[in-house]
Amino acid sequence: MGDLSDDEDVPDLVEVDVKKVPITIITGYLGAGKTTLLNYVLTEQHGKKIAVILNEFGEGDSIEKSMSIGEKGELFEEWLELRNGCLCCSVKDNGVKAIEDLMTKRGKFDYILLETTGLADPGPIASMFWLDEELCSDIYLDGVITVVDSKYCQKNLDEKKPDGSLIEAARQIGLADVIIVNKTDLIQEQELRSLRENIRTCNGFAKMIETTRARTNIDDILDLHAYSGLGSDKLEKLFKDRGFNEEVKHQIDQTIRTVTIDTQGSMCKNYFENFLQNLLWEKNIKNCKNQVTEILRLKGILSFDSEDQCFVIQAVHQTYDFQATTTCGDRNRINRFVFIGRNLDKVILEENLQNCLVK
Ligand SMILES: Nc1nc2c(ncn2[C@@H]2O[C@H](COP(=O)(O)OP(=O)(O)OP(=O)(O)O)[C@@H](O)[C@H]2O)c(=O)[nH]1
Ligand SMILES: [Zn+2]
Repeated sequence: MGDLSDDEDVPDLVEVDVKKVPITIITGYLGAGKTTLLNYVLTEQHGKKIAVILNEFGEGDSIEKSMSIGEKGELFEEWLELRNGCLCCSVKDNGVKAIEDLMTKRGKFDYILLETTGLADPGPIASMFWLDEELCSDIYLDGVITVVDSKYCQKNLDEKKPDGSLIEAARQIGLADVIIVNKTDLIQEQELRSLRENIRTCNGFAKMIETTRARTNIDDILDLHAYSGLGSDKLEKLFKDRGFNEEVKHQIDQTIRTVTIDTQGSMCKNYFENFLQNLLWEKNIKNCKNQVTEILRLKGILSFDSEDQCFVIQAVHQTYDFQATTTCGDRNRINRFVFIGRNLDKVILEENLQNCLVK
């Protein structure tokens, strides 16, 4: 930022206490228990004024959905009072602006929960709400919760699309910050164990919670700061806690995987951004079988040669962002990354990252 101290005409900036409102995206396959989770959160005592928004982005069953939440079959084009002073609405003109307008009309909420349709790809929705600080939005993305139907999840994951693209159920799991494995009452322990393992292989980093009727500790799902306040400490802890094994070097099956990579040294910011853009935008990073690497989510801590402090990198869908961290001093310029996606070739990703290091 330039130095403006000589300029007499620059007015003092007034500090305004604008408290941003967190938004949590609730996604999950058809009938997994998203609305059940919403209703549960709304009936719990949490002292928050929560707005519930039903996302109609992915056309289809929106009318049904609106009815399911109202219990009486009302359609919510407009706001409707729920228990605990919470409000509900369905946003047709889906988008940040629409929600901000509604807040202007109805006063601010403490929290926003957005239920996507079961067939939605949460990637674009998440990146839409994950706004740059500079955009001065009233809301920020807190995290993505994916509700999974224990009984049908495996079957959904095994499905294949004719064009070979990723099925939504898999995208939803790959993108999650919290995975609620719901309806555990419907399956045997053995089945649950194997589902648990399979989900872990797809997404090695999300918090996993097993529930019936989506009953869970509210603190485990709200106020996660999975996108904004994620400091390097928290990420480090995550790397330590999740000691999952991933011998897969060249991955050639079509499922989603989590791959972690460590490199040592200082990264050149330009090279690294170039790599990110190739990976996320140009999609020209491939695995050893020449299949395009698809990234659903990426997190990491890294050091740039131009900066003393470390940076946290976050990406979802095609959006990425760096945040400077304050805690870094003693670290030996270690860069650690977690990639969640498909056709992740650890060897190739490692090579690309090595090439970003300043020699
Ligand atoms: N047995 C059992 N049924 C459940 C559980 N949780 C939810 N259900 C039932 O599953 C059905 C679907 O639940 P919803 O909460 O409407 O699922 P949803 O994900 O919102 O569904 P869509 O919005 O249609 O995609 C309802 O009949 C729920 O009562 C559970 O833990 N066990
Ligand atoms: Zn629903």
